[in-house]
Amino acid sequence: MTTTTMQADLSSRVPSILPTQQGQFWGGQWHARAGAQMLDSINPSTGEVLARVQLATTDDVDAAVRSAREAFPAWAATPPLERARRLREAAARIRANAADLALLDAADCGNPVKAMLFDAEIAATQLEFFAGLVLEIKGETLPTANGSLNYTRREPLGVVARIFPFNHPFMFAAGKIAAPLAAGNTVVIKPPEQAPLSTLRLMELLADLFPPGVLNCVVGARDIGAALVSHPQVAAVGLIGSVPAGKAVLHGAADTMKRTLLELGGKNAMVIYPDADLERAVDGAVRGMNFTWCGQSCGSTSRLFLHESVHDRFVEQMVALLAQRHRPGLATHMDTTMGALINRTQYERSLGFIASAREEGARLATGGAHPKDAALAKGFFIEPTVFTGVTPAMRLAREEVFGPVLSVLRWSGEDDLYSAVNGTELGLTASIWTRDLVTAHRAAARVEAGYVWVNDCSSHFIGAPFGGYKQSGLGREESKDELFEFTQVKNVNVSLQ
Ligand SMILES: NC(=O)C1=CN([C@@H]2O[C@H](COP(=O)(O)OP(=O)(O)OC[C@H]3O[C@@H](n4cnc5c(N)ncnc54)[C@H](O)[C@@H]3O)[C@@H](O)[C@H]2O)C=CC1
Ligand SMILES: O=Cc1ccc(S(=O)(=O)O)cc1
Repeated sequence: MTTTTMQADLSSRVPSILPTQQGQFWGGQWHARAGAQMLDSINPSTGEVLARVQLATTDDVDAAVRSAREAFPAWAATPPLERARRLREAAARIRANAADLALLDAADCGNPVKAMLFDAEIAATQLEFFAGLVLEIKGETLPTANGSLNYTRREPLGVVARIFPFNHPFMFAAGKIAAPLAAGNTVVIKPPEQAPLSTLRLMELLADLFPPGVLNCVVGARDIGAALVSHPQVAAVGLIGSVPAGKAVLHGAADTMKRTLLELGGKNAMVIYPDADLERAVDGAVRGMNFTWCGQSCGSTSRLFLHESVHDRFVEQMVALLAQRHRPGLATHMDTTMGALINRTQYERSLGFIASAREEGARLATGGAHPKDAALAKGFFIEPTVFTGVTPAMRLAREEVFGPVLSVLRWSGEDDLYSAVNGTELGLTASIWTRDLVTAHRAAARVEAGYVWVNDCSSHFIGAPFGGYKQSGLGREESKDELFEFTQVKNVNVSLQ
């Protein structure tokens, strides 16, 4: 290894930034169990065990929920601006530790360290955003026939469970506590079993910031998630995850009639019209796939619909840009622009999609295999992959890969285009590229998706409601809507006679 690469690869620093606490966090304390079942957290870039953490039991879930329930009345009664102050302090602590948190996530989830710096910043911004909204948790007065005073109050729900996936572990851990806590709920979070370390570090950083029981964490897989969902003292569940997990949460929440907020998968379309600014659109097609995190993003525009008049030129330019911009590398290396898939299962799943696309007659334009670089041999790497000649009936066009595989579909008429674009049960994001304003608004109205970009892609805008149509989810996040998801409305009528 040369001196330059040694300096740029930060892997030697990782052991010094691992969380030091073991066990679950509730009631303001760590609870380690002798003989607890352990979870190996694997570094996706190397396939090696990075750390071993204790798995929660259902008794831990029960204890964490009970402590959250006990802490609820006092937290709900805490003055809103005091709740906001603590959320802002959480944001400040995150910013002060951003570089280490980004490196920890890179080592644990395989996304490039440089990109993960944005995740820490986004989480801090979300905490500040919801801190700024606490005085918006207000009601209205209504006119009545008899002149009584009729008003509404927005009250917190109680204990909120937040369950999230591995693609942005820290951003979700820190960002998704903000809305429920701001609204006066207490929270139990469950990090992804594939990458739990940055959440444990977050708990260490915030352990003394909230009163005991306000913020709690249990580590485990879907059984622990399911135990949270069915717990009678959990009032609401916010899940970010797959469609099957969303359905399981709906079933599990039914018995106790819990509020659910579901941010699920996507098989999102990008549509290129013949009049699009091709250079910008090519850049957009590459960005929209989020190759940086191997396409592992619910918002990835993984179905690219190219008008036949621009198809060949577009593909040629996009493949060239992709080769220039994204080459898989160690996630802990500062120069890396594309990391590793989270684990062997997801790696093999993506390779399975690549094999089925070939079998179904799609043409491989680039990628399709593990990179040849010997330093990457043991990691879960796949080259950025593009298939052309994909048709709506192919498995690759229908199912979410959650991997670095882009499908290119050719279109000529708008009616057929939108029946293909909307011919899926998912509807999270969509991206439209045209210079014509009328076309742009017509297309935005026609796509069945909850978050639409025109001449843009990928970006999230704090304050703008993010969420899915159809089976991509229920409810909206990253906005006032997310705050209100964790409140309930009470109407009060005061007789003035
Ligand atoms: N809409 C959005 O904002 C986002 C959605 N996702 C979706 O997440 C998925 C990728 O993550 P995966 O790990 O494959 O998802 P997953 O659904 O298997 O797991 C996500 C989380 O849910 C938990 N979980 C799984 N089954 C559960 C159950 N029955 N009850 C309670 N908890 C359960 C897991 O332990 C994990 O913490 C993709 O489908 C992706 O589109 C990812 C990022 C953002
Ligand atoms: O800004 C919030 C944000 C950014 C990215 C994603 S994902 O990559 O689509 O999961 C989610 C939220």
